[in-house]
Amino acid sequence: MRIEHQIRAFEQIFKSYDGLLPLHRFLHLYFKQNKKMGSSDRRWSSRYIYSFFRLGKALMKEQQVLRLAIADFLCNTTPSLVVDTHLPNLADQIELPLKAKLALIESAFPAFKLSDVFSFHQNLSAAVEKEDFCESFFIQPDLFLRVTKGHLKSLLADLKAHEVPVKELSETTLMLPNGTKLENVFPNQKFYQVQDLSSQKTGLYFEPKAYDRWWDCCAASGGKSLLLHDLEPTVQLVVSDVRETSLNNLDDRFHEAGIKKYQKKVLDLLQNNDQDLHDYEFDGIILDAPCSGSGTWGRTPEMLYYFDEHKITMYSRLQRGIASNVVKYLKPGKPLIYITCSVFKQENEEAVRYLEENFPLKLEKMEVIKGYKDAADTMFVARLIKTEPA
Ligand SMILES: C[S@@+](CC[C@H](N)C(=O)[O-])C[C@H]1O[C@@H](n2cnc3c(N)ncnc32)[C@H](O)[C@@H]1O
Repeated sequence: MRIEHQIRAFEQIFKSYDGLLPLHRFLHLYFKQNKKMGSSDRRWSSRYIYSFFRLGKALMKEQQVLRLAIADFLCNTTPSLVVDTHLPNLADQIELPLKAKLALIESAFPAFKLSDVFSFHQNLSAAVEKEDFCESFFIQPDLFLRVTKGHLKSLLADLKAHEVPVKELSETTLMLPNGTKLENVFPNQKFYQVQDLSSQKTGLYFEPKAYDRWWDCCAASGGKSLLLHDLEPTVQLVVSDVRETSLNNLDDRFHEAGIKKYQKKVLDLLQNNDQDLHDYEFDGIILDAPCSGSGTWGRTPEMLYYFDEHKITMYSRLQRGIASNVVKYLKPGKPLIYITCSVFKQENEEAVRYLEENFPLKLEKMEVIKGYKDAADTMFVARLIKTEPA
């Protein structure tokens, strides 16, 4: 009986969900509207629906409940009724490492292809190792903190007091299990930012100089600006975004970080903004472009199922459009830092080629930051230098 109840709950959620809202927000609303679901129902439904989407488009011809059992087997190391019932021969092997479990599934289901998990693989940037990348979807990424210099010890002490298993990656980076309730551990202090490991690594490309003037042109709530400020606190910052609400969050985060002097502008960078910007010249521009987010789908696996491939071209146009309106405000000899959280070549290396071919920019270095090897997001970063006028 309990298994039927669990499957019914999963099927109801799957039927009601259309991929438009992020799954975590949808589930929050769904559970609010379905108050009769107890905490155990909510826990199992969340585990099942997340595991189900992590299977992407693999074994699409199999029955849904069998696909759910396979997904749950691959994503978890603790028993479940769906695996016990629908994969009875494999159930006692659920604790095995992922690679061993994948081999078991491949031999039990010859139609299983790992590459079907991420069905957009023909669009991948060349540097991405397809097999490792596809495997990474069965493991939920971790939570990363960027710690203000000098505060690591006190943060570690608080985490240990709350028995949070924490890994020290560097003197400014901590790795915690996903879902850690930070507000319980640190009720009063903010000597850290939640920032993915790969996003932290993009900072290695900034190389700001003292008293430089920089523009974070797609700043949202300011993740990259805060990183830039920590690297060089004397940098004079201009931040902009098309969404005013994001910039309001930026104000709060800057306030908490003690940053008082900065200029903020609401700008649509697909338009001509000369009226606002005609006398501006920057020593560095961060273009953290709107993108497919395909490097972050380990956190939002519903996208493996619902993403429409045509959108890659849409994002690519948006990125090129924005770039063409910002390069003119960069001083010659200075860097444009182009960043995406995408694994698609069209948004990454091909965007860089477009920038080099159409603007006075020369590529200095670029990299796919392979978060899929570190239980983190995968990102792309390029540093292009504006050439002197002929
Ligand atoms: C990847 S997010 C930026 C994340 C941010 N830099 C951070 O580190 O948290 C891309 C941002 O581009 C903004 N954006 C999208 N279209 C835009 C446009 N036409 N003009 C300006 N900003 C735009 C979005 O509102 C979004 O906040």
